[in-house]
Amino acid sequence: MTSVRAACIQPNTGTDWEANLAANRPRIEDAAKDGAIFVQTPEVTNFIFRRRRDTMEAARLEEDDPSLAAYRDLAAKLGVWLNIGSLALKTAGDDRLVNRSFLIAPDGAIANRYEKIHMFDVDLPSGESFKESKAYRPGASVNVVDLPFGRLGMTICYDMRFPHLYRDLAKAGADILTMPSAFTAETGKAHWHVLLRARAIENGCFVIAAAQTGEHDGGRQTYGHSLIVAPWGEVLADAGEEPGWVAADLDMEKIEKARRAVPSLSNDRPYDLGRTAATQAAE
Ligand SMILES: O=C(O)CNC(=O)[C@H](CS)NC(=O)CCC(=O)C(=O)O
Repeated sequence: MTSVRAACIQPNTGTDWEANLAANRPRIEDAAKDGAIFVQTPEVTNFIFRRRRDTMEAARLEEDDPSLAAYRDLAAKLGVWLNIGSLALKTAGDDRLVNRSFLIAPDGAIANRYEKIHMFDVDLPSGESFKESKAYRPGASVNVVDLPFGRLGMTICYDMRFPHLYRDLAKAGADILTMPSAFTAETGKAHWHVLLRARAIENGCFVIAAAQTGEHDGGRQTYGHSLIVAPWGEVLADAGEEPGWVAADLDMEKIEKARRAVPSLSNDRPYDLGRTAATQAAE
């Protein structure tokens, strides 16, 4: 049985990248001490500002981002796979930022990158509004990456509302789907657990979703509840609302078991949209 201990780091990220790093370092060290070999931080691990202008000012190019360099050193020191859920980064040739996720290998090398595809451009019932695409250039590609214990599909936050993305990753052989997030408290209450459990169940995959929690700069509230979900839908870990970390053992055989019990991935079929069966019969 291949069992993999995975952890989610749950911070209350502020505006100071150094303070954010200092808060996360002992959590990552403790998770590694606890046996985790895959550790994930949430979306925008480097800093969270309410005002777009401040985020744009603080962001650096990937090669100049001091927190990325520090997390690479930490991964190498601890010998863990470290998934930095995302960093807000400048990018050459565009005024906008990128919301980019990193997979750092146990030797500190960058093993994979992903840029958030779906932009959170919404006006919430509470009156709060987000226009992520004003600050960020959306990504346009996704991949799977092979780790010693399984195949990983990396996404970010709002992506979780687009189920076809995960179906594509599962068809490409993904075993583990990652959805590091900075979910709003309002939408989190209504949708967080059900969306993450649905993505796990419908694809027969583990879901790992580290989340931001608490009140951030300018009063923005995130939902917390970093979650690790098994392919049959059980919640293996839920970090609640306090900053901290959680871990769970992923028994990789559960993937095959869930897919054997309900083979919806392989029962998937093509169909015509817009023609009724009766219309087809008359043709
Ligand atoms: O703005 C930044 O600094 C980084 N980006 C985020 O925090 C993003 C866009 S505002 N948050 C989400 O996608 C929340 C999605 C969500 O809450 C939902 O789908 O309900």
